[in-house]
Amino acid sequence: MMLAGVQVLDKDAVQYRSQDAPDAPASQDGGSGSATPPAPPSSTPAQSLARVPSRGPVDMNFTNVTCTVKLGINKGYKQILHGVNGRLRPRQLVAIMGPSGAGKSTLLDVLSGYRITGVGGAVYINGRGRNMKRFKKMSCYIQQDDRLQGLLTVGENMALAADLKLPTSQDVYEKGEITEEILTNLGLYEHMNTRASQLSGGQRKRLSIALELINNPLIMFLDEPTTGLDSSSCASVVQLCRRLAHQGRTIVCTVHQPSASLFALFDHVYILAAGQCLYQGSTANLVPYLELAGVPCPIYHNPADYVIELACGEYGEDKIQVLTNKAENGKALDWFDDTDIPNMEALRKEYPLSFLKEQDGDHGEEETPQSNQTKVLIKRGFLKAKRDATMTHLRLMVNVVVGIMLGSLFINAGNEGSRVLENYNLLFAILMHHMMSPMMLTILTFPSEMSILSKEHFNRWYSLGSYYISITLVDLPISFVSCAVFSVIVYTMSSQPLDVIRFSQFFAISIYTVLVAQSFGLMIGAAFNVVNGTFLGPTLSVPMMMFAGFGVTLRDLPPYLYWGSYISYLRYGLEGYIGAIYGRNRPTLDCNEEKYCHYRYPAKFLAEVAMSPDMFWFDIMALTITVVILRVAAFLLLKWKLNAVR
Ligand SMILES: Nc1ncnc2c1ncn2[C@@H]1O[C@H](COP(=O)(O)OP(=O)(O)OP(=O)(O)O)[C@@H](O)[C@H]1O
Repeated sequence: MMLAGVQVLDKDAVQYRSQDAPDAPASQDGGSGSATPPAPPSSTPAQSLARVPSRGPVDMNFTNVTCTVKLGINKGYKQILHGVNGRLRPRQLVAIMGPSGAGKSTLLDVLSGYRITGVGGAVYINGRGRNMKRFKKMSCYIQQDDRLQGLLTVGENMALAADLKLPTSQDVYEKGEITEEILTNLGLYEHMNTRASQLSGGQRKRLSIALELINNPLIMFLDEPTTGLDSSSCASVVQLCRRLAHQGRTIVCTVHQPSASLFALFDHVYILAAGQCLYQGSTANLVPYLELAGVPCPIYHNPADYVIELACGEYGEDKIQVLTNKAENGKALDWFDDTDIPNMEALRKEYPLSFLKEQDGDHGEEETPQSNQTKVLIKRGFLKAKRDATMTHLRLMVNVVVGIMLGSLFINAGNEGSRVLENYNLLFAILMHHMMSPMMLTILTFPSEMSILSKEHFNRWYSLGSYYISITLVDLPISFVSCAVFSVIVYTMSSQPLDVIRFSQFFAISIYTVLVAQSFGLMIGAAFNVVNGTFLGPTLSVPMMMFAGFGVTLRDLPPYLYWGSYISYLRYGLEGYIGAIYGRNRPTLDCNEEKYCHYRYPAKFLAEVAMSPDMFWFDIMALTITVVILRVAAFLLLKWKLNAVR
C-alpha cells in the first residue's frame, strides 16, 4: 500500500521509504514529504495488554447524522454536521480529521453518545439501532482536556478507578494485577507514585487512557489525544491506541494535522470539511482516492497536510464539493481495506440477539452498587482533602487568622454593657465570615470538579447520587473542625459568656450558617462558571444581608419587604446568635469601661433590635429547612447541568 512518500508494508510494523530514493535510509521528518517513524520513546508501551476484550467486537454504522446548535435568543440555529454517514469497523484505529471548525469534535460527541441535543440521524451497532444504555457499557469517551484527580498519584487514581469500575467480587489482588498490567504496558508503572498533576502531557494522556482501560471497553473515543504533545509523545500515544485497536477494540480519535509518520499509524481516516465527509477509507487508499477524484496529492507532500488544505478550500471550494460527492458524504465504502464489508442483515446474523443478553447482564447503569460507589468516593474525597492546600489547609488557616483578628478587634466586648453595639457588629461580622468563606471557596473550586464529574459520570464510574452524598459527607468534618477552631478563638477572645449551653447554641448557628452558605455556593458552582459564579455569589448575598435585621431592624422593615426576612438565612443566623449571647435571661452586664452603659440590661437591647430571645429552635429549624432546600436544589441543578452540556 502506498502513501505519498510513505509505504505501509505491514499493519503492525510500519516502514517508510523516501519516494525519490527508494532504498535510501529514511529521513527524520515529522512533517511533510518523506517521513520516518519517530523513535519510540523509552516510555513507549512495549507490548500489548494481556487482557483483550472478552466480548465480541463492535461494528458501528451511522447514517444521515446531523447536529444543529442554537446560537442564542433570536440568533437562530447553526447546522454543524450535514447528514454525514460512516462505518467504523472493529480492530481499527480511526482518525477523524479536518480543518479547525469542521465538526470533528461534534461528530465524536455524537458518535460517543455524549451529545444528544439537536442530533439527528441514526447510529447502528452490529446491525441494530443503538441502545444507549448498552452502548455506554461497551464504550468510553476521553475528552481533550485531561480530567484527572491531580492530587492523587497515578497508583491511587488507578486503584480508586478499579474499585469503582471492576466488580466488587474481585479482590484487591485481582484488581491490583489488572492495574499493574495496564500501567506497565502504558509505560506508567515507574510513575506509580507521581501525582497526576505532576505528570507530563503525554503521561497524563496515557493515564486518561489507562483509567478507561480498567473495564476493558470495546470502543474508545478520544478527542485530540495528540494535541499539545511533542512528536515523540504523540507517537507514543498513537502507537498505544493502535495496539489497543488491533486487540479487538474500535478506537476513534480526532486529530488536527498529523505528520506523515503519525498519519500512517492510523488504519482508517474519516475526513470532514464544514460538516461534510470528504473521504472515508483506509489511510493507504487516500492518495489513490485523491488521484481518482482529480486532485492528486503532489509528490513529496504529506497527504494529511494536503487533504486538510483541500478541506480548507485552499485549492477552491469546488474541490470540496467534488470530494464530498465522490465520498457520497461518507456512504461510499469503496476505499476500505477489507473487501467484504457485511451489510446490516449479515451483521445481525453474525451478532444474534442472544449476544446482547450476555452484554446486558443484570447490573444497573454503573459497574458496582451505589453503596460501593459512595464508599470509594468518600475514601477518595478524604485522600484529596488531606492534600488539598486550598480546601483544607488554607481554609483552616483562614479560620484561625480571621478568628484571631476579630477576637483582637473586639477583645472583651462580650461582657461589657457599654460595648453591646460593638458586640452586635462582631456577631454580624462572624456571620459574614461564615457566609463568605465557604461560599466563595465552593464557587471557585467546584467548576473544575464539575469537569471531572462530567467525564466520570458519563463513563459510568458512579451515579450522581453517590457522588453527591460523598461530597456532602467528606466536607462535614472539615467544616466542623474549621468552624469549631474559629468559634473557640473568637468566643473566648471577645469574652462572650462562658456557658456551655450558650456556646453550643452559638456553635450550632455557626455550623448551620456554614452549611447553608456552602450549599448556596454549590448551587451557583453547579450552574455557573467561575467568572459568573464569583459575580453572582456575593451579589445574591446582598439581599440576604439587607433582610437579616442588621442596620435596619426587623421592626423597621417596610411591611411590603418583610417577606424578605423569612427567606434570609442570615436573619435566622443573627437572631440565633443574639438569642445565644443575650437571651436565656442573661444577667445584667458589667459596666466597667464607661460611667453609663445604655444596654446594661440585655432585655433592653433585645427590645431595641426587635429580636425575640427564645427563637433558637425556630432558627435551627429554619436553617435546617434552608440547607435541605438548597442541597436538593444544588443536586437538581447538577443533574440538569450534566445533561444540559450535552
Ligand atoms: N454549542 C455550540 N454553539 C455554537 N457553535 C458551536 C457549538 N458547538 C460547536 N459549534 C461550532 O461548530 C463548529 C464545529 O465545532 P467543532 O468543535 O466540532 O470543530 P472541530 O472540527 O473539532 O474544531 P477544532 O479542531 O478547532 O477543535 C465550530 O465552528 C464551532 O464554533
